[in-house]
Amino acid sequence: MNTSPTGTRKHTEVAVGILIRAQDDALLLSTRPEGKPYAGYWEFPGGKLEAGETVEAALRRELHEELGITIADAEVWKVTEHDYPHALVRLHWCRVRQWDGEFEMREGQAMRWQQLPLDVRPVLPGAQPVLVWLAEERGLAASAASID
Ligand SMILES: Nc1nc2c([nH]c(=O)n2[C@@H]2O[C@H](COP(=O)(O)OP(=O)(O)OP(=O)(O)O)[C@@H](O)[C@H]2O)c(=O)[nH]1
Repeated sequence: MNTSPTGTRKHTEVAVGILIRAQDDALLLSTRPEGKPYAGYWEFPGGKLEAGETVEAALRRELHEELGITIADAEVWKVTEHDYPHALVRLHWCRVRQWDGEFEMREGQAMRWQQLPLDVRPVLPGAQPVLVWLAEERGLAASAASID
């Protein structure tokens, strides 16, 4: 599974939302539910694209399923890759500043609004590059992106 006939691993496409709170630019992190790889790790909310789905549609669906909110538009900001033992993922990162609805943790996750450096641990390693860009954009030292 997940391997092409030539033996190269296929990418799993993932849509990820960086939700940014209007009043203080805080970032939303949530925990991975039990039963998934890296359960209990902190991540930006999101999930895998389904067949034929765009990144924007997948993100809208995932945020609704997981958090109970509805987003309007989402544009891809950055694309990164991470090679996990369980999957080679391609992460499509979208910044989201507007949504409707109240947060409701529909998969039993925890959520926290965070400033950089994050004070939750452990954080999924695939989120590291985007934390570096967010820190740079905020004029913070590189150490503000640390998840060690
Ligand atoms: N949502 C999210 N996924 C991330 C982040 N960083 C990162 O490496 N990933 C990886 O992207 C993949 C997301 O898949 P998932 O298992 O959460 O997706 P899903 O909700 O559609 O899962 P399922 O339908 O299999 O239950 C995982 O391999 C996860 O390790 C992140 O910050 N947020």
